[in-house]
Amino acid sequence: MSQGPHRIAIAGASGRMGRMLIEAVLAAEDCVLAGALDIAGSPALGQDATAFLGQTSGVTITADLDAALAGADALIDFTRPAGTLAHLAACRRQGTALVIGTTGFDEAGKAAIAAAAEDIAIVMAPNMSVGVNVVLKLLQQAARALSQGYDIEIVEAHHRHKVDAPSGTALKMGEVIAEALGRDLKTCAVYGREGVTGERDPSTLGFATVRGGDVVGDHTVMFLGTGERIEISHKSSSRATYAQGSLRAVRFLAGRRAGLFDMDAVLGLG
Ligand SMILES: NC(=O)C1=CN([C@@H]2O[C@H](COP(=O)(O)OP(=O)(O)OC[C@H]3O[C@@H](n4cnc5c(N)ncnc54)[C@H](OP(=O)(O)O)[C@@H]3O)[C@@H](O)[C@H]2O)C=CC1
Ligand SMILES: O=C(O)C1=N[C@H](C(=O)O)C[C@H](O)C1
Repeated sequence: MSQGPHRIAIAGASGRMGRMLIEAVLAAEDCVLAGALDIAGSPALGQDATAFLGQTSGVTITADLDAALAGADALIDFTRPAGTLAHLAACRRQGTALVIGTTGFDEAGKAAIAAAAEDIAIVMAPNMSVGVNVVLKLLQQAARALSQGYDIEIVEAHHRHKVDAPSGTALKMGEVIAEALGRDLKTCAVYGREGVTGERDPSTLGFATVRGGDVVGDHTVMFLGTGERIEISHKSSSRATYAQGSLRAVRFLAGRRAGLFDMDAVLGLG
């Protein structure tokens, strides 16, 4: 493990993941909460970052990016694409490492992140949990072994507040499977079906999305053959696993000057 203390700023400090990350930083012996950001106009601005825990940390939630980053080695960002891209520019200016958990980027957003990684060290992953990243490896293997005669469908379910679909994790699963099969996800993905669709084209990869309640995050990939069906599932029951993965990413980035990394690199999954 890299030497601490890691001075960490949290973006989206009053969000579901922001709060989970603040709790994780406070609980980690080698981490210190160094800054807390939220969007301009947020009712959380001016509050102590740990007020939701009934504590006082001395770190005030601000919308001033440079002030929040001033004492930080790394920023952990689980917000929205527009927010992350603004934070990315500030991190690049200040030479601050960045862990990006936000999902829903378009191609231009991804290109901006790759360009910034020439100057600063970034870990970006749509899912920071160890379990999902291991599942991605299983999917690679399953897709290769079941490349003929099996239809592949990805089903995901999330809480009613989630704004992007399919989830970043489902899309990553699709990318991994498509690559293992030598296909291009851009041309083989089918996002939902309605009406008279015709018979299933075997070269497609289907996605289905469920939204509701407080589901933390469920993903199932089905390999549907004749006479059998294989299902590989991951179900999150707590956001703590995403927060712990993010802290592992911060430790991984310590001492790295630049580069874009994923959780494979952080977890040593090769
Ligand atoms: N990689 C992973 O492991 C995981 C990724 N995620 C992803 O993280 C992101 C956040 O999820 P979650 O915490 O549930 O979402 P929340 O809506 O609970 O939190 C988002 C936070 O970001 C703030 N915010 C919104 N827009 C902006 C902006 N333009 N600039 C700066 N801050 C902004 C929100 O402020 P306000 O509420 O005032 O709008 C809020 O504080 C999503 O993209 C989600 O898919 C989630 C879990 C795990
Ligand atoms: O918004 C969420 O909650 C989650 N988002 C990520 C995604 O889009 O894959 C990761 C996890 O599933 C929770």
